[in-house]
Amino acid sequence: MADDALPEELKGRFVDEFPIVVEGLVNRFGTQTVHDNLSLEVRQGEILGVVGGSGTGKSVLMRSIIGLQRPNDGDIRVFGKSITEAEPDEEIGVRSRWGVLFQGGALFSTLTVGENVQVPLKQFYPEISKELLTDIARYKVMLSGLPEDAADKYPSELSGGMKKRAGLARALALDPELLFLDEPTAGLDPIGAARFDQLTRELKETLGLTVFLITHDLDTLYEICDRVAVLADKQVIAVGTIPELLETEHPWIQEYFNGPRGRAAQASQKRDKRKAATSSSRSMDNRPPKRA
Ligand SMILES: Nc1ncnc2c1ncn2[C@@H]1O[C@H](COP(=O)(O)OP(=O)(O)OP(=O)(O)O)[C@@H](O)[C@H]1O
Repeated sequence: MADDALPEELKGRFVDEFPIVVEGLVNRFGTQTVHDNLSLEVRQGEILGVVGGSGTGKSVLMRSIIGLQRPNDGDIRVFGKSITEAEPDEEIGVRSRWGVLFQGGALFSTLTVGENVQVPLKQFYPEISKELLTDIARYKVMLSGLPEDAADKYPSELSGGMKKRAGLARALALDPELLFLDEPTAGLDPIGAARFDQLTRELKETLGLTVFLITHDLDTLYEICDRVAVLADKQVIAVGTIPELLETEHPWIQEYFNGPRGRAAQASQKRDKRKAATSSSRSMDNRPPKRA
């Protein structure tokens, strides 16, 4: 629901509760319609997984929300500000409140990791001194789980997993409230992917982020997503927790979550939960007796 349609006293609350609101989105490329009347609300503080078959328009949706793709129709509001009405470069006070990790990291190859992280800082805060820029960039590099000396390396000197973390460091440069991640675990080995998931969850919790996460990775969905939005038939056909989605009868959803890979991810999550429960009950058993 657009904020404008709400009574005055509810507007602020709605914006606080749903930092991203997409209504009636239409995106076309020539004769191809990618989105047709697509709507979605992202809740404050959640990790929303966005899934759908290849070419269903997940990246186009993300690009529309961050103003890189001008939709043919519809309304997109971020923190209550209309992205669709704004000019691409217009200062509307929200662009510095989000960070984006594009597919593949999208780092500038001629800049070091530290310099890459400084790019958004220089853009939004040109007055910051060189020394402070260097310090902030190093802090963001470490926050993303990279060693401090990675700040001085060029993207070509990094592994695939390190590049993702460097892209994440740049996405975190401006202390964003919203984090957009486009297939962050694609191309990572399972251990690297699990570590990246863990990092995303920790950052979300410690920094209070709201995360819009496009993924094909079922383990990521099970492990860290609070809700999942499913794109199919040019729209968001369902949004909810995985158990809620499993109750819907849409064939794509059933095939996706109940296919062999979906069942494996489900089983692995159950195993992890059992392990966590066993180790926590063991650690309770090992507690020193309470003093009288
Ligand atoms: N700039 C563009 N010009 C023309 N067509 C485009 C453009 N950007 C995207 N498309 C088309 O829009 C459709 C959706 O693309 P998008 O990249 O959003 O898919 P996706 O769901 O993210 O796919 P994947 O899971 O494979 O990454 C595709 O058919 C794509 O070819």
